[in-house]
Amino acid sequence: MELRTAASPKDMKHYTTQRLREEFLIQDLFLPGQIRMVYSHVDRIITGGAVPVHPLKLTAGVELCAEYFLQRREMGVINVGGPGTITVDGKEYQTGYKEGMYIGMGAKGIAFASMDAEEPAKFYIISAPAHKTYPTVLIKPEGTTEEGVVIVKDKNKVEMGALEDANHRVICKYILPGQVESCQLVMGMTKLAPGSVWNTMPCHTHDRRMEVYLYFEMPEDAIVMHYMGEPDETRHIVMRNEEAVISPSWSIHAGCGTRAYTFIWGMVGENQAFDDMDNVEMKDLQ
Ligand SMILES: O=C[C@H](O)[C@@H](O)CC(=O)C(=O)O
Ligand SMILES: [Zn+2]
Repeated sequence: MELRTAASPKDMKHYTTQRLREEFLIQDLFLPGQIRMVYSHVDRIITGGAVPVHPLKLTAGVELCAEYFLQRREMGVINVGGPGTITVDGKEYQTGYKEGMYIGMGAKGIAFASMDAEEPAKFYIISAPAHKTYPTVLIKPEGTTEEGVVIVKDKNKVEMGALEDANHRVICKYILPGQVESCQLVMGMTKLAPGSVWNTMPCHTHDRRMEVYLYFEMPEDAIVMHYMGEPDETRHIVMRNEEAVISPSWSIHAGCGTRAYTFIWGMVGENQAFDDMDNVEMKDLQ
């Protein structure tokens, strides 16, 4: 598992492009036949990717010093690849594109598999420390409710922005209080409408939570200029398809693409109140 330390905004403003990318950008998350994990000291979030060409078992690794991965953790997973299965303590869950899971603390045996190795599943993983077990569920953006399956509620699909402002998008909240309970993880997906390229502008910070973005549904040659830093000391990171970026609490997190894209956001920290944001006024951005 790769380890990243926390960074100070006082240092960050002196970083070169290379250093900025080393600290915050996460590349090569989806390597065929591998589970790749990046552990950050920021709220001890783990960002990962699993691409099962053959079935893959999730293990704790030496870094966690735990008997199994979720001994003291919880995790959210969203499949951004072909259809696949997640097996949790012997129970198999089918996950199609953009379907996901919340897996509660204490689940011992977790394995990932693809329906078709030629078009493997790509499981995007966010995990955070946990102190209590909440129910493990399959999460679908659409469909019909059944035992162990949560369908995202209409009120958790929030349409925002306008094409005139190049930021028409739908924020689809998967894991949050009142829908899928967790200790601290809040997770979802935002899809931009064709022709809209800006996310999260006007932007915000949230001193109570950190956040990770994974950009996807981008053609090879498309980029997103991801903006980070304190509101009056912004920097950009050039990002490509299926790359993630860590935003410490002091940092804005917004992006502008060369065309529309989709991204998964995951937040952990002090509270789970989605709207608890420190909004930045446009006139204060520098
Ligand atoms: O704290 C919340 C997160 O930054 C995202 O949910 C914002 C987002 O998806 C958007 O505005 O498009
Ligand atoms: Zn945010």
